[in-house]
Amino acid sequence: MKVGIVGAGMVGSAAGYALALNGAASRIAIVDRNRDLAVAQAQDIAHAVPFAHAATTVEAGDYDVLQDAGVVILAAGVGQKPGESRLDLLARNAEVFAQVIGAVRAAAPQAILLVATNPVDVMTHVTTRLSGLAPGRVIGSGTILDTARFRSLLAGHLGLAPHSVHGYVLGEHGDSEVLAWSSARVGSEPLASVAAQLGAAITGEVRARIDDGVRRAAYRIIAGKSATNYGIGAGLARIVRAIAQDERAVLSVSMCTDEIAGVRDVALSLPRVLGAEGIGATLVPELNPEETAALAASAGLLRETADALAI
Ligand SMILES: NC(=O)C1=CN([C@@H]2O[C@H](COP(=O)(O)OP(=O)(O)OC[C@H]3O[C@@H](n4cnc5c(N)ncnc54)[C@H](O)[C@@H]3O)[C@@H](O)[C@H]2O)C=CC1
Ligand SMILES: CC(=O)C(=O)O
Repeated sequence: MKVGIVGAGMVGSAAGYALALNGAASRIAIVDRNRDLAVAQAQDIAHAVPFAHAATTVEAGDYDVLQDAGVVILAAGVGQKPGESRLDLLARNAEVFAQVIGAVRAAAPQAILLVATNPVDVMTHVTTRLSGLAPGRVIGSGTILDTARFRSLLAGHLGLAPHSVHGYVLGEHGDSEVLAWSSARVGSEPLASVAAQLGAAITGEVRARIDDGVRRAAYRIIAGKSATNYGIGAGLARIVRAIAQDERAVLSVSMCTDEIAGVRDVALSLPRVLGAEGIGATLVPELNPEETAALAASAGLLRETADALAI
């Protein structure tokens, strides 16, 4: 499958690199308003291909280079500076998408759109409206990254591989996100039972440390290197693989949702089934009352933010 990337900065280039390594794309086409940057990133990524499993071709150009793409990743726009939240970026990035989405749709009308630009949930809502596509064909990377951070930190505490730790982060990809502790499992066993067997109890202190590690990760990494890119690049490549290989994989991603926790018409992350047609189904998780209230608050915040943009 051909994959387009609009926005050749830290996130777009990391996604292209991860795609070249995971082999999910047969062709990668990169567009940026800074054409020289797009060309340079395409060349650099192409030079990784001889070390990868598949002979992916990588090119750059104007929007017409996206023709025949099955998925277009949207990573154009500004990122957070130290002290800014993701929601602070909305007005600037909504303006960028007002320029980008029409051009992408004209060049690749059949493509599924995969949004990375922040605030990713509201930008997913904006993209759904601007594109006119069905909600399941506009996917926000949402909490795929936060879920990876959650699993990684829990696995570190337990001394296990993150692949064996199952648990989702729900709601906003941002400050109001909800770590679904009550449904977290290791293998097929409840988290608390495994933690007790391993002598690594999930105390209040451990829970608070992991919550902070997930919720504040972006702020810490941005303070150290001005951006985050490798985690999200790998997450975007994982989503593309699920689509390209029609996997029906369950991943926590964002999409416009009719109703959740009493909030109507809001884009946010839940575990969703991903395959060739985009998002095929949503799995509404069982949550405890505290988590349900937190999800309602997160959804309400995102709905209010979308209201402010009149979407
Ligand atoms: N969803 C997630 O989990 C994550 C999202 N992000 C978000 O991804 C976005 C991109 O971040 P970075 O790559 O670090 O930024 P960056 O500044 O490195 O790259 C952004 C690129 O967008 C391009 N661009 C801006 N306006 C454009 C337009 N109208 N048309 C075409 N290209 C345009 C710029 O030339 C630049 O190359 C930010 O909004 C950031 O917050 C970042 C990390 C994780
Ligand atoms: C920047 C961002 O959204 C993240 O790393 O989570």
